[in-house]
Amino acid sequence: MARVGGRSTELVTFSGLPDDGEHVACVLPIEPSTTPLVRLHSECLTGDLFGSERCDCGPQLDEALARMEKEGGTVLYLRQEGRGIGLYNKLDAYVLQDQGSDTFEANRLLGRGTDERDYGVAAAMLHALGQTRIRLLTNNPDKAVQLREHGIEVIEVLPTQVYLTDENARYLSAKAQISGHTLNALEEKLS
Ligand SMILES: Nc1nc2c(ncn2[C@@H]2O[C@H](COP(=O)(O)OP(=O)(O)OP(=O)(O)O)[C@@H](O)[C@H]2O)c(=O)[nH]1
Ligand SMILES: [Zn+2]
Repeated sequence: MARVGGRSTELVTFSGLPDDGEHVACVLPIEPSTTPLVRLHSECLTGDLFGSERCDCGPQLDEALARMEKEGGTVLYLRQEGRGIGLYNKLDAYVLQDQGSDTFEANRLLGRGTDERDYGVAAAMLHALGQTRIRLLTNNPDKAVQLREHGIEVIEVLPTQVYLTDENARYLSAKAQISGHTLNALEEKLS
């Protein structure tokens, strides 16, 4: 059991997932005949737990859970730390970023992909939950593309808010410019 705001909720575990990861789903009941709102949240220990302002993960998770508390929905908490390269590599990438690299270049300098996440595992979780027609909360176009490739009908993509801090401005700009994240409000906030 877990608590999402004022609601208690069950955490769902899975066996036999394609990558054998210990991913979990937090499922809050929705009104019958509505389409579930789903958030794929990639683990970020530094942002989710320790409040790092280098990224926007913590506030995005809070936003998703607050929405689910009100209207129901599902958060898939995916153990894909550091866009799939792991925590220690992400911390090494931060050192390179402090020396001038952007968030994607830093991964390449470590000999890793810019984003190694495969959302096939998220699609498998949604199939197991019987949630194959969804509304998706994300700014990352790759998530909708990959889910659709794996048989999930994404009928709507809803953006999260933009959480700009002094520390994450370069990181957010790189996401908008290089990986095509829909951060339309970012330029307004930066100007
Ligand atoms: N390699 C690397 N990973 C990072 C960095 N900053 C955050 N992450 C990881 O990136 C993941 C979150 O990815 P984001 O690109 O911020 O967001 P997203 O999940 O792709 O897209 P949204 O759905 O719009 O939030 C988490 O696993 C974080 O640990 C970084 O500088 N380098
Ligand atoms: Zn983060």
